[in-house]
Amino acid sequence: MQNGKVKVKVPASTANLGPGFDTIGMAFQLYTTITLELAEETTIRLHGPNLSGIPADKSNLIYKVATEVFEKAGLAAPELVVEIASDIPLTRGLGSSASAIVGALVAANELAGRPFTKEHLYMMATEREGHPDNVGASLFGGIVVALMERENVPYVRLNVPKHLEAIAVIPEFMLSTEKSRNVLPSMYSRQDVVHTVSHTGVLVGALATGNLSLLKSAMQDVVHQPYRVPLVPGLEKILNEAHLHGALGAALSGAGPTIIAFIDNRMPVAPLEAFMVRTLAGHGVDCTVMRLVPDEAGVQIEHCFSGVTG
Ligand SMILES: Nc1ncnc2c1ncn2[C@@H]1O[C@H](COP(=O)(O)OP(=O)(O)O)[C@@H](O)[C@H]1O
Ligand SMILES: N[C@@H](CCOP(=O)(O)O)C(=O)O
Repeated sequence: MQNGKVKVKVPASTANLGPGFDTIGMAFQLYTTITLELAEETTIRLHGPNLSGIPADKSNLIYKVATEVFEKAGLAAPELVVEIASDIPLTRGLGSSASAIVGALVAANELAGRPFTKEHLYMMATEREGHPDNVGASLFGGIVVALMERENVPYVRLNVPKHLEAIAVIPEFMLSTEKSRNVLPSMYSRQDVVHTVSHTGVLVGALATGNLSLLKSAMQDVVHQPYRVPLVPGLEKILNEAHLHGALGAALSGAGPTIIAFIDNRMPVAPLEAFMVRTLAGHGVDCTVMRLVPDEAGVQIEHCFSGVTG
């Protein structure tokens, strides 16, 4: 017999930061909130404009992931009242699916009496998402650098350097991660491999030591952004010129279409925002601009009572 209710708040994330493809993620103070309550019959309620088109039946990703936690723990799949609200724009490269997966795993794990550790939940989230970057950031907050092994996801978590924030331009159109991964090659030259290893190494070092002047060089990428340029009008110009308008470095956020530019929060950002918006507008793309402040906490359990009983 089970009863209980759990509410979790999960941050958005940007993945890759240029060359750290499927490796580096960073969390932002933009959240999905999920409440799970054990019930007699499943009901899924979606709140706010960001969730339009998301199924409100048992095919919902959050419901499916939550029930998998119970099943993996050897418990019967429960009926649930699921409440979802989100400030994270959907299918835009800000990790909405990762936040949904992490939220469902953490909330269900609480309801089920915590059968799994946070590290185990990270493994489960990575399996579901297919890569560890966004889910790592949503789970642990800050910056997560991770690699995937068969039964483990070794990672390093870094605090975000002081004063580092981001400006995001979020195009009105959606671009699914699947579509944006399908344009990538399956083989790379040794030159591209060396470029990626060196840039990712320097990028992680720059973030770890707070040496933000290295970001512009270290964020140069040859693994995914060049192939995604045709999917995101204006991307190439922003990547090439954002530094001329005050950016520390710029990247496609995750699989896109959002583009982020890192800034020092003590500097004026209006010229950079205007440049990014103007560039997209020049390609006929309307966008929303957001100032993204890092989240250091990762997923938060806001309210919880009871769990498995009897
Ligand atoms: N809050 C949510 N509830 C249920 N499903 C969600 C939620 N957020 C995202 N998803 C699922 O994830 C998909 C978007 O994932 P993806 O293409 O990887 O883009 P993103 O960059 O936003 O993660 C949505 O189409 C939906 O199926
Ligand atoms: N490393 C992945 C990241 C996808 O992030 P999303 O926020 O677009 O889901 C990739 O670049 O494909």
